[in-house]
Amino acid sequence: MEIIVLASGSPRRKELLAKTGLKFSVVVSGGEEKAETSDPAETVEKLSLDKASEVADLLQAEKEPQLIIGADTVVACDGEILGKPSDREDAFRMLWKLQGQTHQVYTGVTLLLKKKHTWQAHTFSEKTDVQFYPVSREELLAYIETGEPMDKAGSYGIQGGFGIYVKGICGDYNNVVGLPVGRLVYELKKLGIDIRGIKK
Ligand SMILES: Cc1cn([C@H]2C[C@H](O)[C@@H](COP(=O)(O)OP(=O)(O)OP(=O)(O)O)O2)c(=O)[nH]c1=O
Repeated sequence: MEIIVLASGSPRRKELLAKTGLKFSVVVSGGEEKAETSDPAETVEKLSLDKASEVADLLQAEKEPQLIIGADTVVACDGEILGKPSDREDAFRMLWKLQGQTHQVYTGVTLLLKKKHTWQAHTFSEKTDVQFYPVSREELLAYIETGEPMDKAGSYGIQGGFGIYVKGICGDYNNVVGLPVGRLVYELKKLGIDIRGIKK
């Protein structure tokens, strides 16, 4: 067990956190994702806290870790919060809504820091605007056929096959892919943690 644990099964988050050069272990929280709010920022912040806290409970007997990182991503469009699709029809419904429009991607992050044997939570969220060109029914169906939408918020991967329909983006690209690493490093700095001091 490393002193840093990423509480996420997302391969994208693992890749993005690895860019910092930090060494970390991955422990996945298996719990149900539920947030009783219609505000996307509040939603992802709460879910990121739930994921990090669940992993803290799982690892309570371990001396390490000292820092647990949880994250959650949703898409917000016209007042609706879009998570992962339940099936292909749901994926089509989401993509049909998103094509030709601008929507927001929110990722919430919780840093759980161990201070004198108790966990202190530091939670924040980041928003990125994404605009898509109009996309036809046939193009959407062909994309859904690839299976790529099924494990992604809003049913698309900007880093994958749906990237060809992006007209513009305002904000952090990494935030759309699932982890705003720039903000994460900045927030750690604000907490007095310089990643250069803990890389090895
Ligand atoms: C919008 C968008 C989302 N996504 C992904 C990021 C997240 O992995 C996923 C949203 O689901 P999440 O529930 O945030 O995360 P997860 O289930 O993949 O992993 P875990 O709960 O274990 O942390 O959608 C992309 O990869 N590309 C995109 O363009």
